[in-house]
Amino acid sequence: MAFVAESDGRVPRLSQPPAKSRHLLPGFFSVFRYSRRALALVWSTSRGLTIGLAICTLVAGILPAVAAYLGQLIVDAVVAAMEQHAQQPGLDWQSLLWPPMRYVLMEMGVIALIALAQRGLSVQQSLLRALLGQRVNVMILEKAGTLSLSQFEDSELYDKLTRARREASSRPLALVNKTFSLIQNAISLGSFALLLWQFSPWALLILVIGALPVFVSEAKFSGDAFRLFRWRSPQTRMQSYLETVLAREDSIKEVKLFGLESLFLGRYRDIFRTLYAEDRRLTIRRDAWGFLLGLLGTLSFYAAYAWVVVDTILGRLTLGQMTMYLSVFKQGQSALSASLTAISGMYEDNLYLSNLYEYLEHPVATDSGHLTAGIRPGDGIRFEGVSFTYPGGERPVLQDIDLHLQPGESLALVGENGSGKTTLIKLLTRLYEPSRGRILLDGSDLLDWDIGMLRRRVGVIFQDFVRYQLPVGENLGVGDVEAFTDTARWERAARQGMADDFIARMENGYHTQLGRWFQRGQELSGGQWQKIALSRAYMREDADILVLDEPTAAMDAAAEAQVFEQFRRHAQGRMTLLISHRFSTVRAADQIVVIDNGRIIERGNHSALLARNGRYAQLFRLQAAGYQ
Ligand SMILES: Nc1ncnc2c1ncn2[C@@H]1O[C@H](COP(=O)(O)OP(=O)(O)OP(=O)(O)O)[C@@H](O)[C@H]1O
Repeated sequence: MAFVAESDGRVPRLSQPPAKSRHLLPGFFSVFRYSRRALALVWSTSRGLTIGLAICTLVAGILPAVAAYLGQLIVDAVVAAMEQHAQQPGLDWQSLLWPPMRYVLMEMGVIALIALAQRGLSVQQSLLRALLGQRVNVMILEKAGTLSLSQFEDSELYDKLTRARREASSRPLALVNKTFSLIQNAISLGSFALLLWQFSPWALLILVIGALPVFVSEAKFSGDAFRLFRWRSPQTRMQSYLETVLAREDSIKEVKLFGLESLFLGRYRDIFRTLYAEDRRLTIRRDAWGFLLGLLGTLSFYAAYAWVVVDTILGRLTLGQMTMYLSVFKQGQSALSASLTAISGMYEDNLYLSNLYEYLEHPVATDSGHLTAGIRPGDGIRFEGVSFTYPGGERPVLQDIDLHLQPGESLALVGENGSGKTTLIKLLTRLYEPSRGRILLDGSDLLDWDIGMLRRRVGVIFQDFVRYQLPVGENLGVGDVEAFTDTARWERAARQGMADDFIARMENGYHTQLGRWFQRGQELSGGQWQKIALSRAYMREDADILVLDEPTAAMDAAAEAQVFEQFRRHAQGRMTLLISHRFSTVRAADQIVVIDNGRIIERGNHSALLARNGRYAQLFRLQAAGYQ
């Protein structure tokens, strides 16, 4: 969706207003668009509870009309008993009282049943809420597991994922509840209509015609609101981003030091003001129309009311019938307004569900590769004429890359910031696929490899590794899920990654909780975290490709030297790929590749590159001079 920034770069402004709904009917039905799917979801979550809900809805819908009918019978029986008492004063109480009392008891039973049905509705709704929330959350997270990295980087899809998660536990059931409430009220209205039909079909027609406009207008405005919400999602996305920056522990340090609170809060308020202005316009129009058209309904209601009164005075209706019709009118009015409330709440639930289903149905690439071994085992890694452009990107980030790395060899990638080094690793680990050319492992294209097998062969630490809010041991264990709880493996990996010393000094050793999210969590320094990440890469003992992207940037000089000593020992018989800006570590690699602007401009070992006196030599001398 296109949106343009304001000239001062503040609030994103949308390029076009949403199209107004020109047809009333599609507007009306947009409110129900996802009700069927929500029902299907509820049905598959718990058939028993859905059937229970349907039964209670039916009972709670029909019984009010039965109660109104019994009201008529009570009044008529009372009037008859009064007449009988006047004519035969000696009649025994039992035969006088029983006919009306019978109906009173029946009405009591009906009212008790209505209360039971309503209680049943609320119990089943809360049980379903819990089940459905869990189900939808699991669906969302399972889908997230199938998305590719580039799909995660697609801001619209990511936005859908976040919104879907935020309200997963309430929205689907809310829509079902409102749908059921609408059905319940429709049943009530239908059964009232049956009673009214006996009075006069014309009276019924007047009431229906009187109520119709307000229904249609409510649904139309709901449709408009639906479109409005979808249209402005970039703005709400910016708002929730600002909320995150202002209220999250990992950004609050900078926010405070740079004094960003008022700047960001100002931007947050500006977005709100724009959104609020649109909301206010819509709400006022919606309620003004609702009031005016509602008057029409009230008018027809009182016209029918007056008609009933006149007919009773003229003796065409009994007192009991009058009582029944008046109570039917009253309850009919409240069923009508409950239906309107349900409709107006439904558009937001629809919005949520449309977002959820768009996310769940987003196409994902299926993996076709199935190789577990290459056609030339021991051939190592080859890049053949590989070029790559990020999805949506305009220019290639890597161009015509040719590389060959054999088992037992180490390769270092050197280049300025943004030259494409990390991207090359992302291609090697199949987080992305080359736009042109191919990457081979043991003679077979990476795309033909079984992705699980391929990833098991690679141990990797990225610059932006994850700091899991888990115990130390599990922070290492994630490096190899099959050894997730294997303490012997944790210890071995920690020794290789130089993390064993400080772990040993921790209160609970490998069971110490890390991070600040949970109680008694301990925060680590940047260098200590890096050692944890490095150890995590060493967890993959079977991996024969080890990739380290800036593994020591936060470490002190002594630790760095140790890390590389360890790295060299570990690398024997394996392929190692190292990205570093520190030439002291790069120089020991068998092959050094210099990348500039996505292209390889030099390659060779340290002494050959120095002798060549090109970019590598220049950068090396520059850094060496810094230490003199
Ligand atoms: N996910 C992405 N989507 C689009 N472009 C990206 C993405 N990641 C990186 N880029 C762009 O690709 C180019 C290469 O980035 P890359 O991270 O590979 O550089 P690098 O050589 O590893 O840099 P550094 O030394 O700073 O880590 C940069 O111009 C960057 O803007």
